[in-house]
Formats: sequence, structure tokens, C-alpha cells
Amino acid sequence: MIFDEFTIKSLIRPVPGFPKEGVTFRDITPLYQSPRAMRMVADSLIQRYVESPVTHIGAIDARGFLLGAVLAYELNKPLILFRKAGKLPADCLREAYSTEYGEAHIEVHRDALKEGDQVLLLDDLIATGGTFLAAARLVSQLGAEVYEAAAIIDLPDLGGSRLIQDAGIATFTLCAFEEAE
Ligand SMILES: O=P(O)(O)OC[C@H]1O[C@H](OP(=O)(O)OP(=O)(O)O)[C@H](O)[C@@H]1O
Ligand SMILES: Nc1ncnc2[nH]cnc12
Repeated sequence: MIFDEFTIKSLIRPVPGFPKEGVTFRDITPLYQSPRAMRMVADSLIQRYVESPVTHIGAIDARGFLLGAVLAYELNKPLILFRKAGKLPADCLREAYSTEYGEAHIEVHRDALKEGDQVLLLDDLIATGGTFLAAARLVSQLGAEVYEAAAIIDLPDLGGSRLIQDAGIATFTLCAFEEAE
């Protein structure tokens, strides 16, 4: 299916003032409710990575899990979960990070990745980049490498995609919103 950025953007709903004053939340639930648009998103990502050296899909809690499952299934790769602290049951590594509206810790199982693995990190959105960068630190602590950090949405005014690139990690996003949009 041909990717149509206008259709994708029209299904991302801005919610000013959520979860706090000053933040415009980009709500992807209308996008997830559209099978046609989700097929466009999934097909674009599958096409991009099907011939890549990616060995593992790293999906970020919680909205990244949905995309991660689709990509892992279609690319036939292991799915690695990066979860908010306290959710993974076995031995974990943990990293702290902050986002546009809070602070948190993210974890991964210690035996999830190893040296030589090439991880595609997936999430719905890049804002400050704090979440992707914390997940990337976990990947490198396990001796693996981030092949690319991919998301549906970039919020370039918040500087996250630039920060991630400055850390030497390639980013890929399907659409972007300026603050005023
Ligand atoms: O680039 P950043 O500033 O780090 O922000 C992006 C992160 O924030 C959102 O997750 P959130 O923490 O709201 O969790 P959720 O997916 O569980 O809703 C989003 O899904 C990304 O994971
Ligand atoms: N503005 C925003 N909308 C949706 N998710 C986010 N995560 C961080 N900032 C966000």
C-alpha cells in the first residue's frame, strides 16, 4: 500500500493540556483504529527493514509494543521488550530517563541481547528523546548495537531526534509535527 503522510497525520489527534499544562499530546489511538492507515505504517517499516541486518526488534513500553509485535512477526525476528521499571520478572538492567512530562526508569532482561546483535528500536513517538536514549544505553550495556531508532511521529521542536542522532544513532520517522500544528 502506498504511504500517504497526509492520511497518517490526519489520524493523529492533538490534545492540548494533556497530561499537563503546556503539553500538546499527540494521540495515536485514531491511527490504531484505522486498519488501512496501520497497514501503511507497517508496510513502510517492513519495506525499510526487510533487507536490513537487523537481528532483533526492541519495542518500547507501552505504545511501542504494538508496532514492535507487528514488525517482529512480519520480519520473523525476536521481540525484545523494554519495559517501565518493575514489570519484567527476571534479572534486569535499568536506566533512568526523563520525558516531556515526567521521569521514569526503563528495564530490559539481562539475557535478552548479546554482543553482535543489531537492534531495531521501535516506539510510537520521539519527543525529548529521553526514552530512546535510555533504551539505547541498555542495548549497549548488553554488548549489542542499535541499528536504528524508528517511530511513527517526530516532534522536532523538542529536539529528541537531533539528540539521538548526535549520540551516533540513526533515526527514522514517518511524519513530524511542529509545535503549532
Ligand atoms: O522522547 P521522549 O521525551 O522520551 O518521549 C517519548 C515517549 O513518551 C511516550 O511514552 P510514555 O512515557 O507516555 O508511556 P506510554 O507509552 O506507556 O504511554 C511515547 O510513547 C514515548 O515512549
Ligand atoms: N507530546 C506527546 N504526545 C504523545 N506522547 C508523548 N510522549 C512525550 N511527549 C508526547
